[in-house]
Amino acid sequence: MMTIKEKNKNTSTSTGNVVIEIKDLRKKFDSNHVLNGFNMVLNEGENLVVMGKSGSGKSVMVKCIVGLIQPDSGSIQVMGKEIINLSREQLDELRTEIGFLFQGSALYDSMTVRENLEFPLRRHKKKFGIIEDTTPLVEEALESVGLSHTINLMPSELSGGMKRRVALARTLILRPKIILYDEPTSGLDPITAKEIILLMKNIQEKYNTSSLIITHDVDCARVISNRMILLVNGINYAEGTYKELLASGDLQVKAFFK
Ligand SMILES: Nc1ncnc2c1ncn2[C@@H]1O[C@H](COP(=O)(O)OP(=O)(O)OP(=O)(O)O)[C@@H](O)[C@H]1O
Repeated sequence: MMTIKEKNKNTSTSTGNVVIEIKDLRKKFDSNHVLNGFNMVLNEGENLVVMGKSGSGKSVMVKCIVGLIQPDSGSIQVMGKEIINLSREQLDELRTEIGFLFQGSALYDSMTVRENLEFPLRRHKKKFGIIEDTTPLVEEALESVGLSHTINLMPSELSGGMKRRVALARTLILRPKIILYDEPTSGLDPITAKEIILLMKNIQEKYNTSSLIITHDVDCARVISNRMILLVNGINYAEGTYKELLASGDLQVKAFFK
């Protein structure tokens, strides 16, 4: 196998089902060309890490996937559906299959942990119907992140790492098939960051979710990724496993591991 996949080709290491496929994605803001033909495949059950320098367009790419930003051109298929063609209602329905853990995925400060977790269930009644007793779902989601005892606490009573885990539980309660993580360890101390990374790994194993993880954190990429894509100059510049990329002689690739 090549150390680095041929640049800017849509490639993947697994033969599993594809859950997200991005082809030739382009997006500019005035003269700022952010994405210049980005390609990506996320396979079922894999942890794909996308790394790129600050301002390289990682968040723009994720926002295009969930329909928050309209790309200029290209195709984004999520579980076989072309995002760009979906109506608002269809997009909302598809979003119940996608969990997000964004940098600012804050909890509602005025609600208890339980109420925070119940919120998405109420919002997506269509998927779940009216649930008489949400307790078992809330308890299971909290148990998955090791925080059963916090059910009646307020967010202000939790540490930063605990808040991040509750936010993850709130995502899990919708039983997403795909989880998008945008900088899941940012702002956390190294030990707490490690706990979150291991938790993400456990969750992937328990629920067989497919995860797209945007991170600057090389350690996070090493522990969690099955495969990585380096986003440089708006394209998928290099792809491979952590080990393959680490061994690369390409200067732009080496720069990520310094
Ligand atoms: N809504 C917007 N309007 C104009 N420019 C934008 C908008 N959103 C993003 N950009 C620009 O697109 C570029 C990429 O931004 P993006 O947030 O995707 O970077 P990033 O790779 O996620 O960076 P970081 O790692 O710092 O979060 C930046 O130059 C940013 O200023």
